[in-house]
Amino acid sequence: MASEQNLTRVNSIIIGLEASKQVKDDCGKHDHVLAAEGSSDLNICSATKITEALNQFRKISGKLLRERKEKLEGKGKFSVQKIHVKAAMLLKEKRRLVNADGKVIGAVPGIEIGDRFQSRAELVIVGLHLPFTGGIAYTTKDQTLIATSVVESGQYANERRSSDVLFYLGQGGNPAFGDKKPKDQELVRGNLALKNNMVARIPVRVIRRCKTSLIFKTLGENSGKKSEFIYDGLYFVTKFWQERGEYGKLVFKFELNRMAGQPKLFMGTVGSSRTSEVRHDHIVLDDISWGKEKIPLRAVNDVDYEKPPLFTYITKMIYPNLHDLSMPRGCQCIEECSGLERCSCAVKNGGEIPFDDNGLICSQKPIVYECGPSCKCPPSCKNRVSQHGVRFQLEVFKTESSEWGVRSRNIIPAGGFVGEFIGKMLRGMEAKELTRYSLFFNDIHVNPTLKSSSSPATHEDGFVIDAAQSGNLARFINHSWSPNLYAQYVLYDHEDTRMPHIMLFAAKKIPPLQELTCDYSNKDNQVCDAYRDIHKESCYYGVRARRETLC
Ligand SMILES: C[S@@+](CC[C@H](N)C(=O)[O-])C[C@H]1O[C@@H](n2cnc3c(N)ncnc32)[C@H](O)[C@@H]1O
Repeated sequence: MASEQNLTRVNSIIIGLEASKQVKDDCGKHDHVLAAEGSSDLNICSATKITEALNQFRKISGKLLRERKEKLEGKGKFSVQKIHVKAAMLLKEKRRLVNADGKVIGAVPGIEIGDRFQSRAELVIVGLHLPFTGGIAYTTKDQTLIATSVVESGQYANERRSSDVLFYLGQGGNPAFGDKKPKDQELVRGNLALKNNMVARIPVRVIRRCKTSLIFKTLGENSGKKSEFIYDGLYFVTKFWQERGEYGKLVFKFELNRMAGQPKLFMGTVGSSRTSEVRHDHIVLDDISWGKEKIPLRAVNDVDYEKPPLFTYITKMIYPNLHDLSMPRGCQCIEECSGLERCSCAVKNGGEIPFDDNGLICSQKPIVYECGPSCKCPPSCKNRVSQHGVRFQLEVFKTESSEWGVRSRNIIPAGGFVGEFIGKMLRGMEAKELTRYSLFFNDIHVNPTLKSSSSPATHEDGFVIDAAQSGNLARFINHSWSPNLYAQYVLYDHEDTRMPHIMLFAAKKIPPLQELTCDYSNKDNQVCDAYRDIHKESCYYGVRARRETLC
């Protein structure tokens, strides 16, 4: 039985590696080649590029913002928008922008309806809408101007008739925006482009700005009400006309109708108000990590407004009775490690670095060996991914069943690192009671002696991570039979393979606000099944599932 399971797993790892190599090779191709080939990899590759570009942008603009604040020493004002533009330009120079020439008409590969962005600059970075300020983006196709996207910013007299119908105000002639005196709008530039879309029946992307009560502290900004930009999908221009605008001058109005068959965009209030309000998230706690994670992890409860139960938030495993953990011999690489050179960590990983340049895990292995504190390589080494803490805007939220769960406000690409299951590591014998926050593991991968054991093992044979009193965000992750996360055993700061770090990675691309789930059942593991039979509850946390897609 055990050897059959092993064989299946080995096969799936090999298949996974092959798939990963193929997708990686294809990612080197240009998007338009993949599109022409009708490749399903296009979205995976594009989503990866988008996440990478956004991460770079947030890093650069965060640094520029901090520098500017330090320079001003809290006195004087500065324009965040200008800093965003500067960061975007730096990325443009490095050719890291997606759809940089703005030629994509229709959906941008890798971006899905409901994807959220924190600023206008981020829309530029991901190629959704190229002008930093203008509402209508357009390009030239067969010598005709064609609109590619519009932003419904809430600043102008646009009107929502329903969630599917938008009356969009044309551009130009507005005294508040550059021109000194109001004047009639002309059928040129964006206005002409929208008319051409109507004639040629070419759809245009619509992005909606929404006020939220989100708290973005990641860039060192003050908390409070913010705007988000949400991709709403494709619309057809069905009508246009002229009317008198608020300054008494002629303006163009365009009727935009949402293309049928697209997923609905979830927004609470959609009305005629100038700025739509997204579903009101009732934030009950700004940061459940109390400043211990780099990004605040808020708790949202729209069900009964209660706070999550108290526990001690920790960011490192506690090993109370295990003093004999020895540090591994680290690699001697002076530069970044690579699978091609003689990096001892890469050798332990079968001669490869299991992460790609975007920090996405590329292969599923019994154990991944990351570089660690005893390695000579720099902290930025590509083989250190899961030891740097939370990277996505994760939040705890009250689910409909009134239990707490976890979700992300960002897209998480397949293979993205989500978090470690952290708690107190106990020998199984010491764990008198398993609670709903106990994870126990005793896997044949990491404990070969179990292979020969005839009786089903219990948690006492292995180790338990107890997150009841002290733990991190992962203690709130719920079970699903079709999970979007999987657990990968990782070693980097000790070499005891019996108690690896339990690192959770995205098994597939996860859209914003989708609940993050693991398969607790640990199908391959008799230990968990045996425990469930006794306790009639799948409340323990034996996490293992397979990757569906690879980076
Ligand atoms: C690790 S905790 C997850 C966080 C938990 N929901 C909470 O509110 O603290 C595990 C417990 O959550 C509950 N749970 C997890 N997945 C569930 C699911 N799919 N349906 C119902 N309850 C679930 C079970 O009670 C389980 O014992």
